[in-house]
Amino acid sequence: MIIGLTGNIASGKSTVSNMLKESYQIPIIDADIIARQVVEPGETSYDQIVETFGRDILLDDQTINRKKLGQLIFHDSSLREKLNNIVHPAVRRRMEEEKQAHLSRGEKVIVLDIPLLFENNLTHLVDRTIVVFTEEKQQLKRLMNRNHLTEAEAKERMNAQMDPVKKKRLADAVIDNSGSLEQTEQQLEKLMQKWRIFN
Ligand SMILES: CC(C)(COP(=O)(O)OP(=O)(O)OC[C@H]1O[C@@H](n2cnc3c(N)ncnc32)[C@H](O)[C@@H]1O)[C@@H](O)C(=O)NCCC(=O)NCCS
Ligand SMILES: Nc1ncnc2c1ncn2[C@@H]1O[C@H](COP(=O)(O)OP(=O)(O)OP(=O)(O)O)[C@@H](O)[C@H]1O
Repeated sequence: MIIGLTGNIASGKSTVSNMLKESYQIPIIDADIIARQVVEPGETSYDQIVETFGRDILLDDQTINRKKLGQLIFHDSSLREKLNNIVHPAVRRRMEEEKQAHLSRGEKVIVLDIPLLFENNLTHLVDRTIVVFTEEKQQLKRLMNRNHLTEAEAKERMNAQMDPVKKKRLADAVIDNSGSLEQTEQQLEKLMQKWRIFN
């Protein structure tokens, strides 16, 4: 069974995927991690980003300045589209490769953690979907704290994604991560029992 784990920025996807990995030993394929790997120096996407955004987007060590690139693309949707067009195909290819590798090792359950699963119409890659949801106020607070952003910057990032309430409607299951980590873990345990996935 391939599970698609998604949710909006700072909703708690990594928190939930860590629980799935630690408590259920389920392998996780994380699109955010792959999106970092495919823009390392030497990769095709790296060259394309430098070509599109200029050398000003690089740090002294020649790696991509993610903070700067984030400020640019979350502020300007046409730049975001340009970056997406470079990075997303490479991420998709590598995710597919990792998925095949896990399947050929005989894994029965695999989680694909994909922030933009619904925005990019990728549900055909998975059998079931889980949306991690956090109440807007709480989400904003966690995002500002984690990324050291102002309220305006954090809201800009939240607005770059599909309405989370709409996402909940598209999901096979919703984990509400607005409360404590224990409450989230309990919901996950219930869902795993329902889906007959045991640790
Ligand atoms: C803009 C970048 C450099 C910012 O890097 P940074 O290290 O600060 O953030 P990180 O990559 O950890 O992403 C954090 C979250 O931002 C959100 N996000 C990232 N990119 C996008 C995007 N293009 N559109 C909407 N939301 C996005 C996701 O919820 C993601 O989980 C980076 O996010 C990036 O390269 N984005 C383009 C690739 C992409 O879409 N990645 C997301 C899934 S494949
Ligand atoms: N239930 C919780 N209670 C308190 N803090 C939490 C809870 N869940 C997550 N957090 C914190 O909120 C922040 C966002 O969580 P996390 O990184 O798991 O989200 P995410 O959806 O993976 O984010 P993104 O995809 O945007 O990188 C983190 O700093 C995390 O430690």
